[in-house]
Order: sequence, then structure tokens, then C-alpha cells
Amino acid sequence: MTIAIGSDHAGFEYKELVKEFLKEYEVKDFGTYSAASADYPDFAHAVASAVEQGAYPKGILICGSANGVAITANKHQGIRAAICWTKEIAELARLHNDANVLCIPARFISSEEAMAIVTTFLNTEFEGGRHATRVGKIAC
Ligand SMILES: O=C(CO)[C@H](O)[C@H](O)[C@H](O)COP(=O)(O)O
Repeated sequence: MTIAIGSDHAGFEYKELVKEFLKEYEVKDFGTYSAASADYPDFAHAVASAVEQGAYPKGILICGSANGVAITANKHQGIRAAICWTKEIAELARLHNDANVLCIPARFISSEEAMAIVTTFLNTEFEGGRHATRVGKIAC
């Protein structure tokens, strides 16, 4: 599985750690490529578009609070981007919401917590059933 990843400057360090951590995956990095100040929509739209078009099954976006990248990614019809700050929330985002983009708040969790969230997000399947009915009603 190839994962799409992107961040702004606030998420740059964690993005590099996630890439290192996900050695068993291929990772397509949509930037940013340094810790210099950058605008989160540039990277969130790039990752969201790639996932929406089916080029990658899942994406990971990282900024300071995760709000900016999540708000941006969720503008895309085919995207269900979830802000996750614990692995339990990440598990529910997959089980119940079939989230296809994980949004990590780098300024509010440790790197260890971030890696646990990534692992859970990538290894949890959608539960379907009543949740599929609800997910089907999200698009407007
Ligand atoms: O988009 C965000 C908040 O909604 C992210 O947290 C950004 O990383 C943050 O706004 C960046 O802030 P900075 O003061 O420019 O570093």
C-alpha cells in the first residue's frame, strides 16, 4: 500500500518521522519539504486530491492543530478526513467513519503518540453495517 502524506511547517518534523516509521510502506510525500513557514492548504489539497482520485487508498496530513488540514481536505467530496489525537479516536475514525485521511495535531501530541495513531489508522478496517448507511449519508 502506498500512503500519501503532507504537512505544513508545523507538521514537517512529524512528517519526516512518520516516513521513517512507515518503512514497510511506500510513502508519496506531497511536501512541505522544509521547516520554513508554509500554507497548509497547498499540501492538504494535494494529498486530498490524490486520495480522492484513487491514486492512494489513504492519506496522512499533519499541521499544528490539525484543524487547517482537516478543514481543507474535507472540502473534497471523496474525502473523510479525521482529526485524531489518541489511538482510540483513530480506531473509531476507521471503524465507524471509514476515514481515508488522518489529520494529526503535531503541536499537541508526542511523536510516540503520533506513531501509535498512524499504526492504528493504517491497520483498522471499516466496520460497515449501520456505519456504512451513515457514511453513505455524509455527501451532499
Ligand atoms: O492550520 C492550522 C491551524 O488551523 C495549523 O495548526 C497551522 O499549522 C498553524 O496555523 C501554523 O501557525 P504558524 O503560527 O504560522 O506557525
